[in-house]
Amino acid sequence: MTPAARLSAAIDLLSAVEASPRRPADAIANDFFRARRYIGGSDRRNVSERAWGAIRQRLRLAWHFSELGIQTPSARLLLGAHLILADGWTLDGVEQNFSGERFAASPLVEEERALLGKLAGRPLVLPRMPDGPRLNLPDWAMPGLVTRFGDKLAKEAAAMEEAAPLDLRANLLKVTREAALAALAAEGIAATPTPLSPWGMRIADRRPVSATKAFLEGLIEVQDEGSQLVALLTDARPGMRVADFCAGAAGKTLALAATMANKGHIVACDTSAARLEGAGRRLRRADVNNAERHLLTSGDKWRKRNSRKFDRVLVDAPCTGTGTWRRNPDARIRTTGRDLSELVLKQAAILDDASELVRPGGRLVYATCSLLPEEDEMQMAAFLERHADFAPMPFDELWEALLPGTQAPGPGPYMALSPGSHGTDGFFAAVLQRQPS
Ligand SMILES: C[S@@+](CC[C@H](N)C(=O)[O-])C[C@H]1O[C@@H](n2cnc3c(N)ncnc32)[C@H](O)[C@@H]1O
Repeated sequence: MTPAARLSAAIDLLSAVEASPRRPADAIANDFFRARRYIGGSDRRNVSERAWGAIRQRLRLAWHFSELGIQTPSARLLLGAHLILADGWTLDGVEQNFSGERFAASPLVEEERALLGKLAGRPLVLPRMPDGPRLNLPDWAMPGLVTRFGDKLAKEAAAMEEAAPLDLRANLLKVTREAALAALAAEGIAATPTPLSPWGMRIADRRPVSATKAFLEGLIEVQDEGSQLVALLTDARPGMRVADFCAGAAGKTLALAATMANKGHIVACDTSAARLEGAGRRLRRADVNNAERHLLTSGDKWRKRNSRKFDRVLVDAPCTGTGTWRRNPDARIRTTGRDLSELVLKQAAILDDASELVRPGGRLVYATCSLLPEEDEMQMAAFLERHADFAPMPFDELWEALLPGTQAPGPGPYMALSPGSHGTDGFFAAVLQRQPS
């Protein structure tokens, strides 16, 4: 493809993303390229990078256009503005590529030329920008993020803009971490142990691993270190009864089965049949044989039958995912303040349901990949108000027992990991104990 044709395809991809603001951009990109199989590997990478560049900077680009009186800029304008503001292109350079020739985007019309001309020579980030676009954070999340990070917000916001490394977990049911590192090295993949998780391995250059022998044989799983630490904190031991209440595709179930050495019983629950289906495949590949899957439905009697029967109940709740923005930059523009309010209510209802399963003296572990206190500490405070028979466990002691000699992440009784402070995705976890009867 010519450079102009690549740009034109990037505009088409960006248009598709703009047209479905609630759909994850990577799913849209997959469909886009599946329908255009004639776009080869390096063209595809180039087209993706151009479109993702504009998606990552969407909040800042919107601010520049709103200053010019444009509230809904087209994909052509967004991409042109990104070339000028982020990549330092001149207006002439943009015009040469919007040439109207075969496979190129049509020439700029007068209004487009005038708008892009006003942006030429400007930097992407200006001191007079309000905090939201300056830090590349949406307005609805600002109050929570300011509460969480205070004067460290700029540092955390910068970390959220960096590319995340690829973290793996060694499947201790099949292999030690050292042996998993050696298996990866034998396939030409250099990984290093993660700083905190005893099973974690990090690939700095994010080389994909899904086609490696180590992955196909179930020796490794892709899992952010923060997610591994949530599983570690659940402290599921051999012989226990454990419910992974929001198991999804079993990311944490797999790690729990490993800490339990495949002994005892895990019930991986979810309301999504499709996710539990994916969980089945992963459990088989990892040789997990102490886990069953349970689809939660309305009017389900399973919860009542299992009331107070579990030693550990993990609630890895649906959340805004603010802690994963470095991996999913489009989520900043896809999620809204209304989503946050709805999720807070949903999390409370899930916690009420799941807590019924905890036996006296057992533990309820609540986790999110959110950095917002509304979904984390405030959610816990409200739960503890409603359930006087639960109390937070002393977090520092718990941490020291699980990871002796390391610094517990989080000032209070809960784990609070963030990209800027811990190099992980943002994760929150609370370990609550039900009063022994
Ligand atoms: C953060 S994801 C779980 C990720 C998973 N634990 C992992 O580590 O891969 C949240 C999950 O909660 C599920 N969910 C949503 N509403 C639920 C409900 N009312 N009860 C149980 N699970 C629910 C979603 O389908 C989703 O799979």
